[in-house]
Amino acid sequence: MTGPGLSSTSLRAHAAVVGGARQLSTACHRLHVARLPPPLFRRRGEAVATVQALPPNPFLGAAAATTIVSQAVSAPSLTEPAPPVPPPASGEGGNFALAQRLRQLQEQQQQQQTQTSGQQQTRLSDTAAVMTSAQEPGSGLQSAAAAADAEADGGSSSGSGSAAGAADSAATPSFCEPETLTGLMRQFVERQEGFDSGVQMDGLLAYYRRLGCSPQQIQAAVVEVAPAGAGAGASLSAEVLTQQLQLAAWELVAAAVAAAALAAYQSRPRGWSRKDLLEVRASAIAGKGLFATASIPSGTVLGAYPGRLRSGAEMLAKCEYAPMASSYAFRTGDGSFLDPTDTTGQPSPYPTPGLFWPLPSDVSLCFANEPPKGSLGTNASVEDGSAAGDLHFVACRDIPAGAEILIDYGISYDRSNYGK
Ligand SMILES: C[S@@+](CC[C@H](N)C(=O)[O-])C[C@H]1O[C@@H](n2cnc3c(N)ncnc32)[C@H](O)[C@@H]1O
Repeated sequence: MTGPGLSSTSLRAHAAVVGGARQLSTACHRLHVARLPPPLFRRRGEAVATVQALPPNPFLGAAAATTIVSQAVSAPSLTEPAPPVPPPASGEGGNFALAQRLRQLQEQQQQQQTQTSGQQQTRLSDTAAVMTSAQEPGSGLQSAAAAADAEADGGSSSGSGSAAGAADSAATPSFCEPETLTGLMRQFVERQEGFDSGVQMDGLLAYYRRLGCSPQQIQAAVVEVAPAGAGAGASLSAEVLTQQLQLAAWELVAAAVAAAALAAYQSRPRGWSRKDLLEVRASAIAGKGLFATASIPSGTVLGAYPGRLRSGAEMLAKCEYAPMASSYAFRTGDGSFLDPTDTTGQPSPYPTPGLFWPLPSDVSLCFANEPPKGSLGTNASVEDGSAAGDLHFVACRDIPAGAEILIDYGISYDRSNYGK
């Protein structure tokens, strides 16, 4: 009946949806609909209406039991006045015929009142089996009817149509009692390999309703078969709604935190240096300088220039209130600036302004001076790194231990304060 690969039982599917689980996706729902079995409970000429009139899957949402019962109740009941039903055509089976047959059996049972409770249980079990076999292609409805006939001592159904009609107004069938109805439902659920569509459960519940079971009886059975907590009804709906809202709120918080973290990371202070080869100390050229603590071969990358990346406009704005920042800001290859200073314009491991960043940056390279007049020139070059904003200092010749690292600031650097 079901397509290949559909091996879960209806109970599992039912549990998933009743629990308000989210696992029941729209795509999954479409899958169920696409794999609808032939109509289970078929009255001639209205089979499609019986099944498809129900919502595709009323199990969505938390108050599953209530929803299920309300859907089941919405189906027309055979215990209520109904138009005469023509007998099935030759060769056409159907669960409606089976229902009719079962009512006849029920009537006989009530009239004779000779059957023991054990016999009743056998009948109920067979009813469930009938329900089960109705799911199998080819073997279903007619075989089920035959089984019911055999149970009823050989088909006294002919001519009993009026008696069946009378049974509609009789007392509630015994199999609607809580224990037996629950047992039937559980058997049906557990036997159905590939029974993973809520639509089928709709049909099952509507079927019991048609047979005369009350909404309360059906609800009780559904609650019994459903997973723990499913019977909480409306209160469960509120509970699940609250949980989902809390989850959504946490997701929003997580998204906001992630966005803030990403923004902070992108604006983080950069910069590092070979601390094993370099140190900052007083310079004879000007203020502090950067010095080699060991022999450095040509080509050695000494580090990356420190600072936060700022646009030209941002840098100009900062220099309005922190003019010294311009002495340390280094222009990158893409026209932005690396600014290693705080709001006073002095080098800082935590350059400001900027988003909070807990890790200090290494600002050693910003203390490199230029070669004074008459010196041998630079011993390190400034090169773009592989990543945006990376400016690498690279030894352009062998540097002896103790030598000051000297670079060229470029032609646009303001040197008007030199020597003052
Ligand atoms: C990036 S800072 C270098 C670190 C600086 N010496 C310090 O103590 O902060 C650049 C500043 O250093 C000074 N400086 C660097 N090289 C110099 C040189 N060859 N002659 C005079 N001053 C220099 C200038 O004041 C310049 O604006």
